[in-house]
Amino acid sequence: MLELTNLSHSHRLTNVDFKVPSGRLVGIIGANGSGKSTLLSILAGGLTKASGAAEWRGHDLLRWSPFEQRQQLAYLSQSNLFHEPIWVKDMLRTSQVNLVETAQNLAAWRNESVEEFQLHRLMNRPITELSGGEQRRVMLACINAMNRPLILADEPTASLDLNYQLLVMEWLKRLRVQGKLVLVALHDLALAAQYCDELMLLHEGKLLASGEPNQVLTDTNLALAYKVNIDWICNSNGVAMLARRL
Ligand SMILES: Nc1ncnc2c1ncn2[C@@H]1O[C@H](COP(=O)(O)OP(=O)(O)OP(=O)(O)O)[C@@H](O)[C@H]1O
Repeated sequence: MLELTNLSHSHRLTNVDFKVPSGRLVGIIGANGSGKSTLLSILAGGLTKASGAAEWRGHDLLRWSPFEQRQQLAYLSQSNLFHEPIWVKDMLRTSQVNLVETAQNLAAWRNESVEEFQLHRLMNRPITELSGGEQRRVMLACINAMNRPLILADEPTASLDLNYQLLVMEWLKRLRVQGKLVLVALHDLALAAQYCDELMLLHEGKLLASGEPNQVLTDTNLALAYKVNIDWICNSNGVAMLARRL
């Protein structure tokens, strides 16, 4: 169970209350600047001075040690910023540093990650010489190679083509079937509606609505949060949307 109580940070996030058990895929949605990255960054220990409480399986997320955090959580940040020409195969190994696991498990998770994100041809190349989407796939593979119970992913589908966007959403769905808790910030509301079990809709740093997608993606909420009106198109292949600015 992840439990957030009155979670706040300066002007960026205000009194967020939310509770969710493991084995769920939770989409964090909201307009630019609404607080999605701030929320994930606080939970990942990247932003100090948050107030309120955030508890995960008895761990205090606002105060846990880097080692404790390492064993529980894998965090994908919003941006790909690489300055050093590190080889992709070394990035995968580095992502697993300090995990208390057998060498056999770590190797198996690396191999599985290479398969999942189709990195075979990229393994012996420096990360700085890959395209934006290829870099994103490497970062996602690193998250997978850590195999932690709590996954925080900030816009994992950004810069990916359509095929890989779907691959990522299907991968996240599988992680939650394995019993992990996945929190994912998304801009694509059709993907959020189609894949997420629950949504948190942030507006100006506050939690405007949370619950199942059809409870959250109402005309009223979307008009307030995004200043748009959306027509939804749903069939057995998935969900699409036609948005119009108000
Ligand atoms: N380093 C920072 N220092 C101060 N304020 C910041 C900083 N980074 C972001 N903010 C502010 O915090 C608020 C929330 O930003 P945040 O990045 O969490 O939004 P977001 O929902 O992730 O937006 P986006 O969709 O554009 O990525 C915004 O008002 C933003 O201007």
